[in-house]
Amino acid sequence: MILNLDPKFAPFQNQEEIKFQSFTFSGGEPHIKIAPDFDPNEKVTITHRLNSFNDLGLLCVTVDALRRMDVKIIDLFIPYFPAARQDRVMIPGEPLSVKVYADIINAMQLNKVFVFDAHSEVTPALLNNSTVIPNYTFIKEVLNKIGENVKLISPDGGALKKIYKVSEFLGGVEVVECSKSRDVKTGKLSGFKVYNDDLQGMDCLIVDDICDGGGTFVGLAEELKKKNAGKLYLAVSHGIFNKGFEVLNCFDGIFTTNSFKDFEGESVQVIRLENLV
Ligand SMILES: O=P(O)(O)OC[C@H]1O[C@H](OP(=O)(O)OP(=O)(O)O)[C@H](O)[C@@H]1O
Repeated sequence: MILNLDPKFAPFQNQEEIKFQSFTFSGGEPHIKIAPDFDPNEKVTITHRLNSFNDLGLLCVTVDALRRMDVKIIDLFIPYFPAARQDRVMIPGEPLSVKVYADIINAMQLNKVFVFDAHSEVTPALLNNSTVIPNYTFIKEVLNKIGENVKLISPDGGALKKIYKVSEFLGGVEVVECSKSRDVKTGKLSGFKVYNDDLQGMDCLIVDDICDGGGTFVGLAEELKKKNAGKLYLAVSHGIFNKGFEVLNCFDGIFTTNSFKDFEGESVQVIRLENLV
C-alpha cells in the first residue's frame, strides 16, 4: 500500500493508494485523516517530498495516525533529504542539521527509509535502516537524450566517489576530475581546477547531487570553456535552482528530477522519479 503525502508526487506506480485528507489547522499545524479501508497488516510505504518543517510535521502526524490504526510496518521514501549539506559543523554555533532531521525520523521506528542520491555518506550513517537509491539510472536517461559521446565531469572531491560508480554503471564513460576551493573565512567559492587538458571540442556533462544557486556549475563551466570544451550539460539529482535558470545559460542542457519540486514550463528537462525507481 502506498500513501503519497504530496499529491503531485507519486513515484511508485501501479500500487494501491491509501486515501486521506490533509489540511492545516488555523494555528498552522498540519493534520491528516486517513481512510480506514485497508488492511493494517500490510506494509505501508509513505512517499513525501520533505522540504520544510511543515512537511516534516505532516509526516510525523501521519506516522502517528498509521500506528494508531495498528499498521506495524512502515517504509518511507523521501527523495531529497533535508539539510543534507549541513553534514558538518564548520564554525562553533552552527547546528548539525542533518542529524536533527535524522534523529526525528529515527524516532518514528520505520522499517526502511529510502533516500535518492544522498549528498554524502553522513545521511545514511545517521539514519536507521536506510537505503540510498543511486543516481545511475537518472544519468543513463540523460545520456539517452544527449548521446554517450561525452565526458563526465565531477565538480569536487565530494562527488568523486559517486561519479566513478556512475561511470562503471554506464560501461566506463570517461571521468574528468575537478576540485573547487572556498575562502576559509567566508566559505565563498574562490576557484576551480580541472585535472584534464584534453577537452578540445569534447562535450561535457557535469554530474552532481544538488544545484542550489548554481555558482559551482557556472564557475566550473567557465573553466571548461577555457579548455575549449564543446557542449556543456548539467545533470543534478535535486534541483533547487534558487537563482533561476538565467544564471545557468552557459549550459546547452540542464537535467534534474522531481525530487525537490516540479518544474513546469521552466528551462530544465525533468526526468521524473516515476521512471527511475
Ligand atoms: O548550486 P550551488 O549553490 O553552487 O551548490 C551546489 C553544490 O553544493 C553542494 O556541495 P557543497 O558545496 O555543499 O559540498 P561539500 O559538502 O563538498 O562542501 C552540491 O553537492 C553542489 O556541489
